[in-house]
Amino acid sequence: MAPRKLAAGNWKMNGTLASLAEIGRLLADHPAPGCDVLICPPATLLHAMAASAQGKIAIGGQDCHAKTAGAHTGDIAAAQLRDAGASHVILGHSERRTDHAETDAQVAAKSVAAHEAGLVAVICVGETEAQRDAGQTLDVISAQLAGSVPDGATAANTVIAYEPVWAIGTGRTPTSDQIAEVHALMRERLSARFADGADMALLYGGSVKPGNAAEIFAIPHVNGALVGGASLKAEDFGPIIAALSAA
Ligand SMILES: O=C[C@H](O)COP(=O)(O)O
Repeated sequence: MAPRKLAAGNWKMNGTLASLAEIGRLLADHPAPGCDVLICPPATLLHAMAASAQGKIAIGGQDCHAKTAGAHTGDIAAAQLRDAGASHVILGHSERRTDHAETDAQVAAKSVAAHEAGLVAVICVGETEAQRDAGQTLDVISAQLAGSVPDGATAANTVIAYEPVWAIGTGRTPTSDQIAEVHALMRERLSARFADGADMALLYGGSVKPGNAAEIFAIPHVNGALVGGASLKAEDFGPIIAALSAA
């Protein structure tokens, strides 16, 4: 079974109820996309977006707590995301790893919680610019994969997103060869560790736009994208979905 293609949007801390009109536009323009489509809005919009998506676009959270319930003000449990209509959750995004000092072990624990709640964990890895400049990229990615992806990961419950920190929101992207090098490493590591690691979907994220999507989706082992800014508007995300469908 080949990895499923996934166009994933991360709305980060953007969007209000008025933004749900974008879902209607996406459904109108891409009624039967040739790939899975996922949008991860702020938690405030999960329930309403799930209703708007009519089961045609998957909905996800942007983080979850490792525990199932308790005194954790401001946090959300994986089962609560599922209760609100989510099927996926982004974990270990660099903005969480940096702003909230999340460790690989914490990302792995959250991933286990996500799996136990029946969610697909979209686990993010990526090097900083300093690490790339120091020639450490492959070591960093290997270590993050080993530490962040739990033993129970399968192709059905886990997606890996490679997001170079320096490419996020900057308009800069790695070369195709650089993306290919990291994705080949990830495929090799996952295939060595998991029985169905060859089927685990691997996404690229970081300044994916309508204008560069087709080139990125032609890179071996790139099965889709995790898109930030360009996922907020249907007029941008739609062409990215179309490029992935055609890839
Ligand atoms: O989760 C998405 C990534 O951080 C990419 O964001 P961007 O497409 O705005 O660069």
